[in-house]
Amino acid sequence: MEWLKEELDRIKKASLYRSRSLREGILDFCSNDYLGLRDHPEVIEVSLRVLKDGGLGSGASQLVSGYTKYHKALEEKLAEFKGTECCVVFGSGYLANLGAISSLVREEDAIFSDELNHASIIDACRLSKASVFVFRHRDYHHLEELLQTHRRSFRRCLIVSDTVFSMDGDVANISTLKRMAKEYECMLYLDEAHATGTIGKSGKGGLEEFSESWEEFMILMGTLSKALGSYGAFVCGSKALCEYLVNKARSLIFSTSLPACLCAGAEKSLEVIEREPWRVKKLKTLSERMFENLRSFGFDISFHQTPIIPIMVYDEKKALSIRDALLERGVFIQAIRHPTVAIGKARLRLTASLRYSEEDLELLFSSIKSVAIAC
Ligand SMILES: Cc1ncc(COP(=O)(O)O)c(C=O)c1O
Repeated sequence: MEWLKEELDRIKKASLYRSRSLREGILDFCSNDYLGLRDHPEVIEVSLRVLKDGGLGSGASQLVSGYTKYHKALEEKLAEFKGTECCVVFGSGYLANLGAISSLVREEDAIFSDELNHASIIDACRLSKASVFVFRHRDYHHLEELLQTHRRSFRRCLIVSDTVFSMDGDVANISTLKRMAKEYECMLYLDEAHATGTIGKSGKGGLEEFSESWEEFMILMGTLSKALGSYGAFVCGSKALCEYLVNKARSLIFSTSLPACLCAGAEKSLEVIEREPWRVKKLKTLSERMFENLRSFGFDISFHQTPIIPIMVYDEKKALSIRDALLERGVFIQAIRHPTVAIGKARLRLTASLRYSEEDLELLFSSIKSVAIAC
């Protein structure tokens, strides 16, 4: 097993080594808990109640005995929130993408995928055995060229894109994708992991942001683990789609169901988002404020009106040293490097969250300013 050490040495030399650390007492400025709902009193209260009632684990897969009234209620709420006919919950976003995509397309089919789609989509495309055509990031002329050249040679076709891209914070053009999917008779699969609860006037995601409505050929996947402050995921679409996934998605069939307390907590988060629309509005204002404050410090910061605000450093080693310099000041913003992003595109992935107090923000701004001066 000497090769393990050699491989690890190679990773270290390239400044790509990763380890998990406990960062107690340090302010986290890179989580996906955008709306600060993971410890909302009502979310905690309902989750605890269901935990005490039903126990910790769900005991079995959804198709055996792990499907409860809490799963059903959450699915109904999500379908209503996303404006679709139906919804199916999954154990995680990774499992949802793997199970849904690999059951929708097979060897005879084609997938057209944005080059910056999440790793779980890339893995799902491979698992499906479909032919995969990768289009340049948000370059829909390129997508159309690929569709014109290849669509006719395949049976089914799936266009897949993140709605909000997880490491860049930019947003796919949902109207264009929808039009192309329709024109070329494809299914449109949108990963709304970072769009749910963050974009659209009331946090409903990409369709609301682009004033579009759901149609039968559209599949909306999302996670419970980000703005909803829970854990797990969902796929929304037509009634037939849900029935199909329950019968064919292997990551649903052969995996233990999500614990009911997580479903109840996520459902409560949705209720809070709907009842208190100021949260989504405030997140937008905060994101803008953070960007405006930080842009003057000389870093290359991109901003796309979402809570993901990457501070571009490019060089892997430098990204690590900036992360560590911020850590010394009590501020944690993780350095994101290859293979999450391309080599030479390292960044600190700063996120906006309603968790931050005014003092937290002061510390963030002053720390970034002093680190910027020093480097
Ligand atoms: C765009 C996107 N899709 C899917 C996932 C996977 O979700 P989960 O963490 O629930 O497995 C993530 C991140 O975690 C993501 O950023």
